[in-house]
Amino acid sequence: MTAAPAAALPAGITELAVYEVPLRTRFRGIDIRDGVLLRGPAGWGEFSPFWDYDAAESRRWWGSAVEAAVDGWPAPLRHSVPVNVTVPAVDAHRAHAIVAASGCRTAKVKVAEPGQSAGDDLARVEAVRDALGPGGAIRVDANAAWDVDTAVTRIRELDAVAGLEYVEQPCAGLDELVALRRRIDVRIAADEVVRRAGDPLRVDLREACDVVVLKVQPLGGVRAALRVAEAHGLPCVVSSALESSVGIAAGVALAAALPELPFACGLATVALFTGDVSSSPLLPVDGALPVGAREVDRLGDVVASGATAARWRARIDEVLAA
Ligand SMILES: O=C(O)CCC(=O)c1ccccc1C(=O)O
Ligand SMILES: [Mg+2]
Repeated sequence: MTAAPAAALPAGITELAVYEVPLRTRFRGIDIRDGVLLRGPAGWGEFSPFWDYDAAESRRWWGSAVEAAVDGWPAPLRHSVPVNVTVPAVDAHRAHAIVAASGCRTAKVKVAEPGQSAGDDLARVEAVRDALGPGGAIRVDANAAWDVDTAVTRIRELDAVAGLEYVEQPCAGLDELVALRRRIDVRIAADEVVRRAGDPLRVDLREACDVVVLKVQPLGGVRAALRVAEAHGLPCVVSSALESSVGIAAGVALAAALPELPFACGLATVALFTGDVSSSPLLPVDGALPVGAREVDRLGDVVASGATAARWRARIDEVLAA
């Protein structure tokens, strides 16, 4: 990025770079992922709120990028973080191949995608079980797509064919999660209901879930996410917001700083990208990611178009003004 945004950047930020990279498969309606990297005294930070989020909702994402670049992160308590392979809503054959190639012992499978049937989800999850073998763990993410009755039916079917570790955000509302949780045996993980809340610290999760999904950017940084974990006192899983290795490194830093880490984290999503900003991308080896920042030495491979860079400049101005 050449021209500086109109509003003043935080002290210490010396460089902004915009990346743009095609995904291997459409994910969350996204075919090309883009975002901004900020460089400061502590290293690189990533600012990449989704385009359907407004300036107000993007403010916490900005705070996360500034924390990474200016302050850095709390000290790690572990050197590596176990991760799940993320399986987009692809057909069963591709799902099997993705899991088999990943080296991960845990898989997170997207289900309830618009345009797909319960049978498509069952076939995908069965193929994932086949690829993992009986010892692996399978979690599914419905991204709030089901009502309570549908969730009960679908979760029982999926659990019967493959065995589920948990189901992530099966329904949208807190009340729905409470009602659903009384009717199923599978654990529930809360994602959107926490990260999109006005105040994630004050969401009343009692009786609504068994696990909390923590995402660094939407929660406003590693320290803010640690406070969310502490406030709820539930087991946590750190997951990505589909970031480059710079953003993923922040997730790894959070996972490394949590007092307890009972589940694999959803941080292996650089595998969904066709390229990265680093020559040593944060891809899992033997189902784990190493703790520590990556070299940002391949910006040239994924440099954004002028139009995309201009769009991000305008967006930063909007967020700084909000
Ligand atoms: O958790 C994972 O395995 C990958 C991350 C992921 O699913 C995700 C990535 C971007 C936006 C939303 C989500 C989600 O968990 O719903
Ligand atoms: Mg989710």
